[in-house]
Order: sequence, then structure tokens, then C-alpha cells
Amino acid sequence: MTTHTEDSTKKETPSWALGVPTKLIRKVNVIPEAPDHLPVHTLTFAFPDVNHENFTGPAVHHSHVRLDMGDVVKMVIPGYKPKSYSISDLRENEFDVTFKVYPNGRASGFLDRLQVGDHIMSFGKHASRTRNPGAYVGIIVFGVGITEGYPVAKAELAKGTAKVKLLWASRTKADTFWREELQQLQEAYPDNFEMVYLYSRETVEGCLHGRVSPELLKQVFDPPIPQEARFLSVGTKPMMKDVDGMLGQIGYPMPQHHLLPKH
Ligand SMILES: Cc1cc2nc3c(=O)[nH]c(=O)nc-3n(C[C@H](O)[C@H](O)[C@H](O)COP(=O)(O)OP(=O)(O)OC[C@H]3O[C@@H](n4cnc5c(N)ncnc54)[C@H](O)[C@@H]3O)c2cc1C
Repeated sequence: MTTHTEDSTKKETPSWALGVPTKLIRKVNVIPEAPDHLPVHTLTFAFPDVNHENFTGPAVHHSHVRLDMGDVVKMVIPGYKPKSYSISDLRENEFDVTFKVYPNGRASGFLDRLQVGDHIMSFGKHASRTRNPGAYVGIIVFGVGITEGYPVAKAELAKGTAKVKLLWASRTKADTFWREELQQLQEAYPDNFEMVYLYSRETVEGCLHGRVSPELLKQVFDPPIPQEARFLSVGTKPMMKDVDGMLGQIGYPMPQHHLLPKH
């Protein structure tokens, strides 16, 4: 009998989307669960012991994922489908996925229940983007979107981009993480990197308060040469569409000013 939960039976999964066994080797809690916010964890997986040549179609080996280009890893959730996650860090033989656990979340709940030593099927996938370089890069991330925004910011600085400004919109300070790492990035690039925290539900000294709006974007991003400005937003599709519209309103039409436009 077919039930509404058996999504995978509706259409056959192509062989390239089945993924390869990927072992969880570490789990670190980043934001503990609390009544007013959802938990966030970082899972570290070992690179699967499979050659890149074994991946077909759009699937690639995890070591081929480009954090600077917004590529993703697809986690194949049993009985459901492959779900996208940014790789928050990539080391010689392992990679991290940092994720928020949503109430009744099918994918995030499954990831949350994985135990160290367990395997999940997964594969890497390019985001089909190009890089449109500019001297000034503004990155706008919402909540857990920092998992893509932070690696891209680091990569842009390493590539020599003159100014990278990262705006992180969250509800409260307790919804943020990696503050120490972001501080270290500021110290490593004092003239080139600037971090701006924006909270919608609390007022914190040294941080902005409110929501992302055209006025706020204009206040935060003030590139000396507007033609050189490039932007990237990371959040849900409606959020990113809204931000693109706001950037257009303040003189940066997209995708012309997109840092990583789709090709
Ligand atoms: C390119 C890309 C990269 C991504 N990278 C990451 C990442 O690095 N880390 C990460 O945690 N997630 C990331 N996501 C989101 C991820 O793919 C899942 O959508 C997310 O884990 C929720 O899936 P779920 O099956 O657990 O929730 P669902 O079963 O789909 O939903 C469960 C409940 O949570 C709510 N919910 C689901 N998603 C959101 C959301 N984004 N904001 C608010 N409420 C929500 C739903 O409305 C529902 O009530 C990425 C998505 C894309 C497209």
C-alpha cells in the first residue's frame, strides 16, 4: 500500500542520487536546545572511501565541493529525498555540516538522530554558479544561512577582495554561533572584513536592531565605488528574493550585482 510518506516511491531515484555511505565521526552541539531557540549541531563526516570517478550525473565527490561557490552536500534521507546542506568546513579528509533541528523536521530530525559511527548516504553537488568578482562584497545571511555565508566570506578574503561585509540577521544573540571564529576573522583582516549583527527580537550594544529593509541595507553597505559592489544573500527562497528586490531598490540590480549568479 502506498502512503503519503513514501515520497521515494513516487518516482524512481536516479542512480547518481543514491549517494555513497558516509560515516559520521563527530557531533558537536553548537547551540543547546532551549525554550526560546532551536538547537544547532555540527556533524563531521569522513570523506567516503570512493573515487570521484564513481560519481555520475551531477553528483561529485565531497572533496570536489567548492565552499567559495556555494556548493552543497546532499544528504539522502531514507524514505524521503536528498536534502541540501552547505558544507560549513572542509578539511583534508573530512567535512562538516552545521544544521538547525526543526520541530518534526524530516531531514534535520534524521541528521539529529545519527550516532557517531553511523553511515548516511550522501554526495556533493555543484551549485551551478559563476563568480562575478568585485572589490566590495556584501553578504546578507539569515539564521543558519551563516553556514554558507561564513565560508564564502573567508574565501573572498583569501582571494584578495578589498572589502567583505557580512550582515547576519537573527532573532536574538542566542540564535548566533561562531562568534569567536568571526571575531578572529575580523582580527586577521582588520581593514578588509567587517561583521554586522542584526537582531529582530532584542537590543544588544554594538549590534543593529530590526529587520532587513532597503534602508538598513543602504546604511550597512556603503561601497565607495558602487559599480564594484557584489552581493550574496543566504536564507529561504522568499527571503533571498526579497533581498534581491531591496538591493534593486537601492541601486544594485540583480543579478548584475550578484557575487555568485546562477549560470
Ligand atoms: C542550498 C541549501 C543549503 C542549505 N544548507 C543548510 C545548512 O547548512 N544547514 C541547515 O540547517 N539547513 C540548510 N538548508 C535547509 C535544509 O535543506 C532543510 O530544508 C532543513 O534542514 C529543514 O528540513 P527538514 O526536513 O528538517 O524540515 P521540514 O520537515 O521540511 O520542516 C519541518 C518544520 O520546520 C520548518 N522549517 C523548515 N525549514 C525551515 C527554515 N529554513 N526556516 C524556518 N522554518 C523551517 C517547516 O516550516 C516545518 O514546520 C539548506 C537548504 C538549501 C536549499
